Amino acid sequence: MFKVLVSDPISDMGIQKLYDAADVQVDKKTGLSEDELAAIIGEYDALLVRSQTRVTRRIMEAGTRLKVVGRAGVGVDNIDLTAATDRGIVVINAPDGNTITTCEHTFAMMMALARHIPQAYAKTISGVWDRKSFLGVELRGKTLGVVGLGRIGSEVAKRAKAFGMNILGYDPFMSEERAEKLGIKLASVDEIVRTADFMTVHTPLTPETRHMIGRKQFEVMKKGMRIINCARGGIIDELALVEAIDQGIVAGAAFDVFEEEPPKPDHPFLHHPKIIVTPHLGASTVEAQENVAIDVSEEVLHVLRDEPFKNAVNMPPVPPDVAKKLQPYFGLGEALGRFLGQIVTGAVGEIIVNYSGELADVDTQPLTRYLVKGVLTNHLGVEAVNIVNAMHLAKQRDVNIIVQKSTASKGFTNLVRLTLKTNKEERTVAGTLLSGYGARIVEIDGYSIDASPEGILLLVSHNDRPGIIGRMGTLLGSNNVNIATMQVGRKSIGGSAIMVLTVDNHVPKEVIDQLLQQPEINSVHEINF
Ligand SMILES: NC(=O)c1ccc[n+]([C@@H]2O[C@H](COP(=O)([O-])OP(=O)(O)OC[C@H]3O[C@@H](n4cnc5c(N)ncnc54)[C@H](O)[C@@H]3O)[C@@H](O)[C@H]2O)c1
Ligand SMILES: O=C(O)CC[C@@H](O)C(=O)O
Repeated sequence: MFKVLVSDPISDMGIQKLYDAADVQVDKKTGLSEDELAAIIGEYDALLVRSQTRVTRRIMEAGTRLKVVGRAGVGVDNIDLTAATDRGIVVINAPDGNTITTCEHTFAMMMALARHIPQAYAKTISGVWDRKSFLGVELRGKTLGVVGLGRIGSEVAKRAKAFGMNILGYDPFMSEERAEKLGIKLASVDEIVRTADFMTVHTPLTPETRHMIGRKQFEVMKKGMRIINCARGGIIDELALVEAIDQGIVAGAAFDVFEEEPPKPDHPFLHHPKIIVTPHLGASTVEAQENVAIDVSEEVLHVLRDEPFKNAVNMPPVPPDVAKKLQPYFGLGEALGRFLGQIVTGAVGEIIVNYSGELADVDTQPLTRYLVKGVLTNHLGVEAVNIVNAMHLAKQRDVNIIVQKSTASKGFTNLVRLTLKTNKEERTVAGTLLSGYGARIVEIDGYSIDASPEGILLLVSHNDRPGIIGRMGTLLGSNNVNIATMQVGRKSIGGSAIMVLTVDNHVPKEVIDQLLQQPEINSVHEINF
């Protein structure tokens, strides 16, 4: 039974799938302090949050069973991603569910700003009928600068077109072609600042975007600009903005987000007649909250059940078509890694993976994670390594990972070859996925073999002499070790050879020592999958 903790207010309808799952128990405990959360998180496999719960390193470390943190929304600034990756915890978000809602809030803010709606409302309900102070401006014919043309920025641009606005846009990842389709003229931030009438930002908050609109930009800004921020506090320098308004450069601003949330009572935005604010309501609609909760619940279930998932923030995204092609190979990849990880001696310095056949044309990055996970598991333990932190752990240990592709696949339609270089030796294993048979090991250190990577294997390297196979059988049998299958590979008659046996039970150390005392046997390894 998986235990899921929901620690922020998240739509019950949205997480119905979790309530309905027979293998999941959901506990809802909101408003917990960090101490309270740290005290109970150890019981849970998954944590579901919105933006209130701060999922710090301390929480990650106390979450000894924690496999996944799900964020019902886009921004993950309340989650320590480095700590999550260090501990192999997948962080999932729901990037699509609140796009339209946030875009509509941006529009609501832009129109409220253009027509002074909040100020006029406040005055009217205070009993003052003031029709002179609130002369607004039309949107039609004005230029809107959109900085950040991702999901929300693009939707804002589409709607602004319908209002008859001209759109200038900036996003390092927006192609000319797509911009043209959306009716956006690409421009630099500097051009937008100098020429637009309205400006709205829709980027994440990163070291690059922090204060990307600051004093320098306000100095050259078109007089009368109106600015909207429904993305993240800090993209626009708050103090510099207040100065720019007071100097008459900026006509007004509408902010849903703040550098510090909630803002302190003396925050200048809360008292400025030309700044309108909402308390981070961008995603707050019934529809968006349900959407993000549905999306994140589904993904959390996938992670818990070891099924492929797509919205992990601390792992590169895998397009569904690639995931579908690669998924059958994940078991093979991990098994090859575990195989070599258990037989190499010395410190691993290099992991070389070669994909050939039909795998040569696929983006195999996700599969490489499984191979690396398999290699590291032997030394670091099953609990410590997973596909989220495998590459990170390898990098931390200065292990060089080299991925090669080739078309030659020794007659197999697909072949994965793994080589480990340590300070003492270099060893190789290759495997394939055979239709109807599943994963097979087809080569070990250059010897052709056919073994299934499951259960317990015994890998014996010996000299090819008459009687050796019989002696092996007798020795194992007399020690109650039952042999299920046996495969022998050799390069030449009478030369060195290997044996791969599948055995039904563990081979005690003293039996391995007895085997090693046989003059023709050079090494024996038990490999567990
Ligand atoms: N107010 C709210 O409640 C609310 C709700 C949802 C999302 N958000 C925030 O809105 C923002 C946008 O969300 P989204 O879903 O559109 O994200 P997105 O990832 O789809 O789009 C972000 C875009 O910003 C661009 N970008 C990154 N660095 C840039 C830079 N230096 N200059 C220009 N563009 C840059 C990226 O290329 C990307 O296209 C995020 O910060 C998100 O957290 C706020
Ligand atoms: O309301 C929320 O949960 C925050 C929404 C928004 O900032 C997000 O990042 O998705």
